[in-house]
Amino acid sequence: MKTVLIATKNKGKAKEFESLFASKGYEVLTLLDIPNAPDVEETGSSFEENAVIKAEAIARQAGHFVVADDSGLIVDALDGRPGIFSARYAGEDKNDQANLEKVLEELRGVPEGERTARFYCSLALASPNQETITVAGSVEGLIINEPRGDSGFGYDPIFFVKDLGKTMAELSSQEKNKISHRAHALKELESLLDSFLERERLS
Ligand SMILES: O=c1nc[nH]c2c1ncn2[C@H]1C[C@H](O)[C@@H](COP(=O)(O)OP(=O)(O)OP(=O)(O)O)O1
Ligand SMILES: [Mg+2]
Repeated sequence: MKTVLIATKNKGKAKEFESLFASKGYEVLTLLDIPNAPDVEETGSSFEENAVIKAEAIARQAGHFVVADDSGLIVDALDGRPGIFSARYAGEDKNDQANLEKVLEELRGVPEGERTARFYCSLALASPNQETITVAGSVEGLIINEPRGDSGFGYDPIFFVKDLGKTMAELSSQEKNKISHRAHALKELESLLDSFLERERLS
């Protein structure tokens, strides 16, 4: 089986990548499988910059190609926050529950029509041997007033997908993996992955 290394320590992402890549015939390894994997500081000012920083740092260390994901929630009524600060919105300890409660608090009193938001995902594919590639995907939604559902991770319980009439956390993993920002980004990457890996083989 072919293996792809994903430069993430996020369990929710790891699970999604496992099933997204399984359908393409890849086994997934993440930094959760590697003892003492480094924490890469996200010093960029965009999702793209942070995905590239994570991918290139781990590719250099591993001496191997890797994929990194930088993603988050963009809320229009909050001028795009939490954005690239999504993971640490309520503090450095990266607490999903505290983060989503902070967003709900900041949106208190904002009418439904103005609660538009999107999830955004930038993926970077990097290797010590080649130029880094980035792709992106997004999915539109509305931030509801109360969390609903317990699948998924992060902000999923407050992110309502209009077409499906459910929050992301009320979708099965198969359903989420058809419509998510991560799935859309990975679809973009798919067409570039084969030629990247062919150049890898020749380098
Ligand atoms: O599908 C999603 N459903 C709900 N929430 C999501 C999703 N995708 C990203 N998010 C949120 C979680 C976290 O608050 C932030 C990602 O931050 P981000 O820096 O990319 O990831 P992270 O620090 O958790 O792990 P790592 O950097 O090791 O990949 O956006
Ligand atoms: Mg992070």
